[in-house]
Amino acid sequence: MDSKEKVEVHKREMRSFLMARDPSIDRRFRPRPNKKLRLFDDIQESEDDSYSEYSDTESDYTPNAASTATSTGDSSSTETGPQVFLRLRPVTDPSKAYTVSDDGSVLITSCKIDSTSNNVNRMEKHFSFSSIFDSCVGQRDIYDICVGPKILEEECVTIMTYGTSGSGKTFTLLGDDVRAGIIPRALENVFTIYKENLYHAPKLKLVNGCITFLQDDATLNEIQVRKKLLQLCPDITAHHKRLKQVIDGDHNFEVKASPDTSVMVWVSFVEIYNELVHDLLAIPPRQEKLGEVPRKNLKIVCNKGLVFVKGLTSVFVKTSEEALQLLRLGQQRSTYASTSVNANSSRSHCVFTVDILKYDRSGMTTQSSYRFCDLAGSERVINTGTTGLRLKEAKNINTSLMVLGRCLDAASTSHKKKNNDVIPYRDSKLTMLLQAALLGKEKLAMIVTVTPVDKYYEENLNVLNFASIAKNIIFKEPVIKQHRTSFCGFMEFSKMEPGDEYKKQLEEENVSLQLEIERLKFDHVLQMQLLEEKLRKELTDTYQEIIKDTKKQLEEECEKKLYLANREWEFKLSSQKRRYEEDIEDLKDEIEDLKNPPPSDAESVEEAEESKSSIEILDDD
Ligand SMILES: Nc1ncnc2c1ncn2[C@@H]1O[C@H](COP(=O)(O)OP(=O)(O)OP(=O)(O)O)[C@@H](O)[C@H]1O
Repeated sequence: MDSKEKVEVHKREMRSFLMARDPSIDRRFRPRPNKKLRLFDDIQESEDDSYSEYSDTESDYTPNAASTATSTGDSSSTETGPQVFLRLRPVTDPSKAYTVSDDGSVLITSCKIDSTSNNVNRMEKHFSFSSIFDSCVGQRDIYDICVGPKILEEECVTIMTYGTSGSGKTFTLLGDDVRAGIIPRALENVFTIYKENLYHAPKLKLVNGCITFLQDDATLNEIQVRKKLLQLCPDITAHHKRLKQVIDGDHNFEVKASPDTSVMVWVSFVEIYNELVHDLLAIPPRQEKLGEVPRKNLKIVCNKGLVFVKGLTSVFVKTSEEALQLLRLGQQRSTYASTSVNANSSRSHCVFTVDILKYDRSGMTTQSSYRFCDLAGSERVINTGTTGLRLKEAKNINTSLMVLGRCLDAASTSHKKKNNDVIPYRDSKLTMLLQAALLGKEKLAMIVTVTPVDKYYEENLNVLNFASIAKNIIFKEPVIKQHRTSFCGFMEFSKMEPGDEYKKQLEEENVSLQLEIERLKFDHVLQMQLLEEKLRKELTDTYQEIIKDTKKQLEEECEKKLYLANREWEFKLSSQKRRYEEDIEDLKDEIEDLKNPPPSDAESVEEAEESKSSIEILDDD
């Protein structure tokens, strides 16, 4: 770019309310306010005559051919904004539209094909990066440059991969069986650094964003959660062994022994799918059915500047293998689908967090968090012919990425306004979750992945513009979260010598005994339940028998009573009948008497005389 072009750039850079700023222009070429006298500007510029026009503030850049990884080798003290790296994916037929500047920090795009929709896109553009990795650069160099120094700095940092679908975001973070990605390397690095200081029990935990000392029952609960989840994880012993060999061969991580510090490592894994927040490490209610994990929508809460996902499972891990196992478990549960661009495309944004909590004997607790964010790929739904559920997913992905872009754009100007309210991080779940990094409270590093083929030229331009905005952000100094604690529980905790093997053994024994008690309690309750069930059955059977007998007896008694009552009634009936018959007879006699009345008195004397004489006759005989 010659001086004439520079003038043009200045002209183009006039800010307007109607035209958005072209983010591909390096911020050094933008008009600066002249109000404040910048004492060292002149000196720097005069010292640095050989400095590339396209490179940015990272001065000790190693001029290098584009075929190797080029690093600024800078430290956080020289950079106040996010670090933005570019990774070009290996392809069989790379486009000629992309070239890397000689010093390896600027990507020059110029479209010689007719596929672009407007003239602006056909113009030559320059995008500067902290480092550019071309397709030959392997996972080791990417880790060493982008992540390794941050792990050593022990700060809170968000590392995100951004790019079009299929450009290698997930590959950069996770890698494959032999080419370990950033996360497995970071885990190995973390567990090597703190090897001597790892505390064996979960005594400190981040609860609602605050470091909290756990009481014994809470510790036991955490041990059980960890046990349950690790049982659900796939067995990766062989895979981990292989990866470890590769990583150990690639790096020489150093142990950082500090005798007065105890370190606890926790991991969590969250997914944002269609603007819903899911816990990828939730314990399923029925362990045997892994596929049926309820997908609760969790809330992102911001309390006094601390951002956390309410109810998210955080798991205490003792080794890198355990952390990797949990990562694999979460991956199995996250949403993938086959699209026209990528056979195994992430349909959601996933954030894997490693929290390192340190306790110093002086009573100081410190937190360093590494958030690895695998953003879903931006997609051109019109070109890819996406429909149905995939279309809904793609729209949500594109919307949240657009909000992320707006937040970065706002962040790039907010330092001038000293007002964080202008950053619209509340507009999407992703930006809400990453707000600490977007507001400059934590460090931010972005690895932009690009598939350098003609087909994706316009999509790549969008990605590069986005990266360019991020590159121009200037943040205040990052904050290390640490505070003194006044919990008396820490006093006991602090008495423990990390090197005191005997105490450690006793502690472990104590924990295992308490676990045994828990197990026995559980068995006891189970046995009591079985016994109760048995007793209930026996009682039911006995009572049913009794009821049956009583019923039979009552029926017999009833029959008997009925029979007797019948007999009585029959008897009563017949005696009544007899009485009535006698009455009838009497009445008949009476009627007869009435019909034939008895003779008068004279007649009756006569008759009596007659009967007397007849009797006398009889007597003579
Ligand atoms: N640098 C690389 N070297 C070798 N293979 C790569 C590289 N980058 C990507 N790939 C391969 O390309 C394919 C797609 O990569 P990956 O799944 O990481 O894409 P992505 O950007 O995460 O896509 P999406 O957004 O759709 O999930 C994978 O098979 C991966 O192995």
